[in-house]
Amino acid sequence: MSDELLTSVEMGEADRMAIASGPVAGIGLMRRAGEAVAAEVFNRYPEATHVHVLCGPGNNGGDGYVVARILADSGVATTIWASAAPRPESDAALAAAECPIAPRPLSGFEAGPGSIVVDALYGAGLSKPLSGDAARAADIASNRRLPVIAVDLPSGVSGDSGKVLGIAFTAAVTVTFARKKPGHLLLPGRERCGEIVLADIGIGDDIIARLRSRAFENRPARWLRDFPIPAVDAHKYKRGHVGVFSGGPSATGAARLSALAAARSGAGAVTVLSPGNAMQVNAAHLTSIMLRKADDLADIEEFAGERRPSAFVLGPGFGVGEKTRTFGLALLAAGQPRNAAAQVDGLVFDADAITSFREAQDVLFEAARRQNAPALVMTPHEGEFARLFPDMAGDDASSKLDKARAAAARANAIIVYKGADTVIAAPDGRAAINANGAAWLATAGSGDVLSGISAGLMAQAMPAFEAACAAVWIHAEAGSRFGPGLIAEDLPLALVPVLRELVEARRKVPNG
Ligand SMILES: NC(=O)C1=CN([C@@H]2O[C@H](COP(=O)(O)OP(=O)(O)OC[C@H]3O[C@@H](n4cnc5c(N)ncnc54)[C@H](O)[C@@H]3O)[C@@H](O)[C@H]2O)[C@@H](O)CC1
Ligand SMILES: Nc1ncnc2c1ncn2[C@@H]1O[C@H](COP(=O)(O)OP(=O)(O)O)[C@@H](O)[C@H]1O
Ligand SMILES: [K+]
Repeated sequence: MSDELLTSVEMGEADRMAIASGPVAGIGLMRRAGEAVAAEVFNRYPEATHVHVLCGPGNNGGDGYVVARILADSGVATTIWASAAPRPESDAALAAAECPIAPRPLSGFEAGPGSIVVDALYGAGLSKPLSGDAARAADIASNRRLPVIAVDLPSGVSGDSGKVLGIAFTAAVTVTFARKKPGHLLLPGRERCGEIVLADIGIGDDIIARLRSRAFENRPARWLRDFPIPAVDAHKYKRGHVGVFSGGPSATGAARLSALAAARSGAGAVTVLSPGNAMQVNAAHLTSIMLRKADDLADIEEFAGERRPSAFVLGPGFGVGEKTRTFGLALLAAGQPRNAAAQVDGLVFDADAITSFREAQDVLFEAARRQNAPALVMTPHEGEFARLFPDMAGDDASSKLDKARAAAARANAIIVYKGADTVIAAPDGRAAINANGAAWLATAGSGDVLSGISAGLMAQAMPAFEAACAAVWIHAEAGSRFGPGLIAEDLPLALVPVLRELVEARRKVPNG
């Protein structure tokens, strides 16, 4: 797997371990990095009239000198614009010494039509916003719409957080090394990277494994082994039973979307738990999904005792207030003696179930912490996240990845911090960044479908973190494949081809 995401510190560590453990010196890694970038220049811009390589003072600039040397050796018209000379005796100084082109000062940077830019100003070492000549160069590249190939990261983008520090380059292609960094996937960094090419520069998988990175890009390989396939002798209740709470008579649609998605995701049975006064409305719109009245805790207890549901969704369209808190806490107490819902594997709290605890966060977090509490997945969008974690939401210094992790640890829950760069985080520090979505998913009810998929997978005994990661990926994949015209009603059916491919892939997993 090459889906680990490395911080700048971890990447530096990988660099050191690779040099210490083998025949490759620092300059060797730099040469390979430069070669990989030059190959992209040749492949993608064979017609370029002129290549401008912008070199910074550190190793990112060092990679740039390697690129410039290779281009010049091949007869490409190449100019180097340097912001400062490399530190004496550094690898970058060696790379500059091997390059036959005399650098010109970055302050004079100019570029005509038909030329392209290789941005080797700052990569992992970016420590403050671009200023002066570097900022001016970024402006020129963007105003003249020059194609930019970024080395490691577009300069101005933080590799750790994806934040743009002031001004940044916008690349058509970014060539990064060994593994991606969080800033390649988190917004707005991801948008600045263009297409991302991952180049192997000889840092082995064994070295990456030693870093024990706990962040990765959300891709099926991470959770495919746990993806449920029904056993030959399955019956509907063996495939898991999901209960989805409905709101009142004028707010029932969200629960039905969620219920449909849970059913499509493979739960063998799904029941909409409806207030008595909304039974008629729900009944008129449900066919394979079952319906049951649930006005109070006694109703839930009776349902749980008789029908043994394995997962619940609470929140979509449910309403904000005391009743939501009471239901939520009762569900979380499901593993406790003498309580409500027998044994439940997983809970999904979304939308109103999150908002209802805005003034009572600790009560929720404590309930989730109790021994034997069912696994809890919470799926806040940005607004809901701020209601539950107001101090974290406003913290400009930390990234979305940091925030989701801190929130998961505090809440004792899997946090699915939604958006175009959804982050899924577990209390133990594991975290995944999702990048296969599309803005077509920004449509009312889309989040309800996500909750249903998560519950559907948990009901089939998929572990909560893996279930949440899978749900986010499947939802995003279905939505982006469907594309224009997508409304939430389309999503449950759009899951089908994605699920089919996953099942086929899962069957091929050895010893899976
Ligand atoms: N770590 C690795 O395994 C490898 C790293 N390589 C390259 O090395 C890069 C990292 O090198 P460095 O750690 O030298 O970092 P950079 O080259 O990104 O930055 C180095 C220097 O720039 C200064 N600086 C940062 N932001 C600035 C700003 N806005 N204005 C002015 N000065 C600023 C820093 O204080 C530091 O001295 C990677 O991005 C990659 O391109 C490659 O050579 C291949 C191997
Ligand atoms: N621009 C976007 N790109 C990709 N996915 C998006 C984008 N905007 C929203 N989404 C996804 O769509 C879903 C919207 O959920 P939510 O905000 O709860 O909407 P609703 O409450 O209307 O269902 C989330 O899964 C979110 O990650
Ligand atoms: K760069």
